[in-house]
Amino acid sequence: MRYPTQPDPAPITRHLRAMFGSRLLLAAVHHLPVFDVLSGGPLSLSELSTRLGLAERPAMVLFPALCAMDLLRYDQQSRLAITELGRYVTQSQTPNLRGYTGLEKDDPGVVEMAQLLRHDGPLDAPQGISFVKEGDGPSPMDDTELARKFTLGLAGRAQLLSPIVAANLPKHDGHLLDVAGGTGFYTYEWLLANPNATATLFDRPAVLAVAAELLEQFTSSGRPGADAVKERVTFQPGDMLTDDLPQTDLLLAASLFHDWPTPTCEQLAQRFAAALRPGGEIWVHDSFLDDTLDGPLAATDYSAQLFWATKGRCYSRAEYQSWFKQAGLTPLPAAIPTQLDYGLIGARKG
Ligand SMILES: C[S@@+](CC[C@H](N)C(=O)[O-])C[C@H]1O[C@@H](n2cnc3c(N)ncnc32)[C@H](O)[C@@H]1O
Repeated sequence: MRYPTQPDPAPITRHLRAMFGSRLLLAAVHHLPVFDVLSGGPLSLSELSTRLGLAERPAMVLFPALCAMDLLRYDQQSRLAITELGRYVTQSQTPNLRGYTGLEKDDPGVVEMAQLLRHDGPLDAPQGISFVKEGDGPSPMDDTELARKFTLGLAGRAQLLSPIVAANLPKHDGHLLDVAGGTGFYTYEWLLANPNATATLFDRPAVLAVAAELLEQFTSSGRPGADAVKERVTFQPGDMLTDDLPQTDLLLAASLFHDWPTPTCEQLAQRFAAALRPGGEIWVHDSFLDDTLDGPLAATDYSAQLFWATKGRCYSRAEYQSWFKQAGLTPLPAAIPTQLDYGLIGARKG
């Protein structure tokens, strides 16, 4: 079931994220240099990454994006090859567009993207990385002002998507654990749709302070049943990487895994599986790469944005399913689109 009444504002987020895709394109053509190396012939993803000095994460951001732009493709031996379109950014084709695209190659965003790709992230991040709290290092999510800025920055997106997510998550009289729940809107909307259920909103303390204000607004909105939501929510401050998580029937991971590198995602999948009661389900709300790792463009642009700002990227459904299987869960067949190029996938315990 989709929430039928609102148009999908995805064109806005697509244009927003296209900026990061443009930076990838220009970094690949003028700084790395992907097209010069591949002019010698197709290479496997690992050979190409080695030749360019790219770690796994930047490779898994850049190559799917260049495929989605139709500049690269996988050949029958699963090697990356330049497409007919891609020839227009090689030196050997005359005429080509290298001079023209090169007019933008010194743009600060392009230069920074090339550095981030080479180093798999910033060389140093004195305030920490947005949306990430890991270990004892500084995190903007533990700074009162920055946590407010980042959390409120996601509020409109969460307000827009949460009724659709709530309508598509299972109905239940039990408990929902919204890990790294941010504003809490996904929890509040799900509780409104499930009047006998309870929920825990788990996040950093400075984030939960903002979520509590938003809950006040939500419960006093005058919507039928909204005032009764408050007594059914528990705020639990903590670190999802290290602290015990409460046992739950449903666990929501909304825009969560995409902030983290693969080994951390595997570790989180294990921790979340352990928090599920028998028969319990984890639901991921996120934007997914195709399992063929060559698109879609909306997800590869978003992956570039996440690569720029966090420790993560977009992952394919197959990547999620492999983490969940390793954690003893059974992936559910449904993949439910919501809006803004997001969707829901789930896995069950037992
Ligand atoms: C991208 S936001 C997603 C928020 C919300 N789920 C949504 O979709 O709007 C990621 C959230 O993860 C939280 N977070 C990051 N590291 C965390 C940690 N170690 N423990 C708990 N929460 C953490 C951040 O504070 C932030 O609220």
